[in-house]
Amino acid sequence: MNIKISDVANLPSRFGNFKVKAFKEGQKEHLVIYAKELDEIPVVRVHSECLTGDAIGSLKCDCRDQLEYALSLIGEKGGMVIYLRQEGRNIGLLNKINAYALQDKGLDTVEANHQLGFAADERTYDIVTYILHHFGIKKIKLLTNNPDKINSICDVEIVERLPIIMKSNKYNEDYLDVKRDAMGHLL
Ligand SMILES: Nc1nc2c(ncn2[C@@H]2O[C@H](COP(=O)(O)OP(=O)(O)OP(=O)(O)O)[C@@H](O)[C@H]2O)c(=O)[nH]1
Ligand SMILES: [Zn+2]
Repeated sequence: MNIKISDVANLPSRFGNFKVKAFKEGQKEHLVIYAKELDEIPVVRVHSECLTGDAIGSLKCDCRDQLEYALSLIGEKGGMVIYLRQEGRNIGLLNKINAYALQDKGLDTVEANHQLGFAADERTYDIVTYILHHFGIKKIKLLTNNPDKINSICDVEIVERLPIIMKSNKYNEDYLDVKRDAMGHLL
């Protein structure tokens, strides 16, 4: 892996005073946000980019609520958010919007991905191991409902899984049902 790593910078935010470090993997620039004192077994949230949710406040998913929950938690109690630039479960923004257009016609999230020629989830997590090793972290408490994330993060011991379940709304109910029923999320 050819990874470029930035210096550490301070990032005061509405969720707390953090440190940030960027990791450039090919064209993808990931951001690691962490509280100043990291525990030996820190709480870690691996968040996948969702421009429509994270920045625009889309109600079609639970991404922004999860991101804000995770940042508030690490702001209060310490830990790390690894913000991965894997937009749309790594099919990219343009394809995700095409998937949304198919969802407007009645397909669910998984069916829409398949119709576009993608797997339901195209993400990989090798960079997570790289980042955690970079910080000397060997054990984590992982904030997730996604068993695929638990199984895909290698060479780091996940001593505990912490759920991250957000209140649903009328626009994301079906999306959350599909995550549970078709993708095996622990919801
Ligand atoms: N292709 C596609 N991606 C989506 C859709 N809705 C949200 N996403 C992307 O899904 C990613 C978030 O992944 P999720 O599967 O919702 O949740 P997760 O982060 O894997 O699981 P948790 O750790 O439990 O939150 C982000 O990259 C979103 O952009 C959709 O309808 N289609
Ligand atoms: Zn989202």
